Amino acid sequence: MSDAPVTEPSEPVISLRGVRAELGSRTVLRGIDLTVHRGEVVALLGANGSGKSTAVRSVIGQVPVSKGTVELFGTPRARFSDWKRIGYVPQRTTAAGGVPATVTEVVASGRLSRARFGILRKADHDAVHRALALVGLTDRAKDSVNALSGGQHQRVLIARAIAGEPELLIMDEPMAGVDLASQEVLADTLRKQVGEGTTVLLVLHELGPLEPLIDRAVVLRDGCVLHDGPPPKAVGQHALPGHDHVHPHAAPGAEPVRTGLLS
Ligand SMILES: Nc1ncnc2c1ncn2[C@@H]1O[C@H](COP(=O)(O)OP(=O)(O)OP(=O)(O)O)[C@@H](O)[C@H]1O
Repeated sequence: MSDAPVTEPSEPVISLRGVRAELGSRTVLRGIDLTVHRGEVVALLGANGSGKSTAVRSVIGQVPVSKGTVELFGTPRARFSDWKRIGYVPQRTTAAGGVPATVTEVVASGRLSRARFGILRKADHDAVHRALALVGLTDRAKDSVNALSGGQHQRVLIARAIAGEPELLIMDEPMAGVDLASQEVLADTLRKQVGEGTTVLLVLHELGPLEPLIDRAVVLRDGCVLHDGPPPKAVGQHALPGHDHVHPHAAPGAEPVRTGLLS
């Protein structure tokens, strides 16, 4: 008998089958399939309003699904409760939220799901320090989050998600509104996480500095899956007409960014 290990098919960490979702009277997801296997880095792409954020919010239970199934780590979402396995970075929120918290306090809040009785122990503090170092904010640890730039806020939110040592990281447009220096730090952070085996689902409007990390891209159009496979090649920075993307937080009247990702 051979001693070679039996290669199991990669376990799906996220599995959406025929998912439909409505927001108000509007049908936003029209029966989408999306599978993310353990260790994969999957980018969810698509024009403004195609349903990307709604799809990830349906994964984590923030949007109810009217038809189809959502499974996390092989468990139907309604029965899934092991949320410490998942780190979520929502779309462009501030870490401050009007509360005068320090960088360390915000990052430490990402560890609470792992802390017994809500009390942080040495292993928890170590994880917080590691996450801060990973995003290059060790020297800002004691500063108020109100004193940070937009890019630094985003780094804090990502450190908060990483502090919980999740097996699955879900990030909604992590690079939106982030300065170039922070983009490089975030790409590096993600590369290290992926190197440690973390599974990643990212909503992006362009691949940018994350492109080398992406294994697969799922492109949505009008609530349907248009493409599921290798990341589409951008034709330079600008490309094919008809697939413009204006970031929701762009200044009024801003020129659309042509991603060229949606041929
Ligand atoms: N609370 C809501 N009620 C009704 N419609 C909504 C609501 N939130 C979002 N929508 C609509 O649902 C559609 C999909 O929105 P969603 O945020 O999922 O798109 P997206 O692909 O993430 O877009 P973007 O790139 O602009 O963030 C959009 O047309 C949006 O206007």
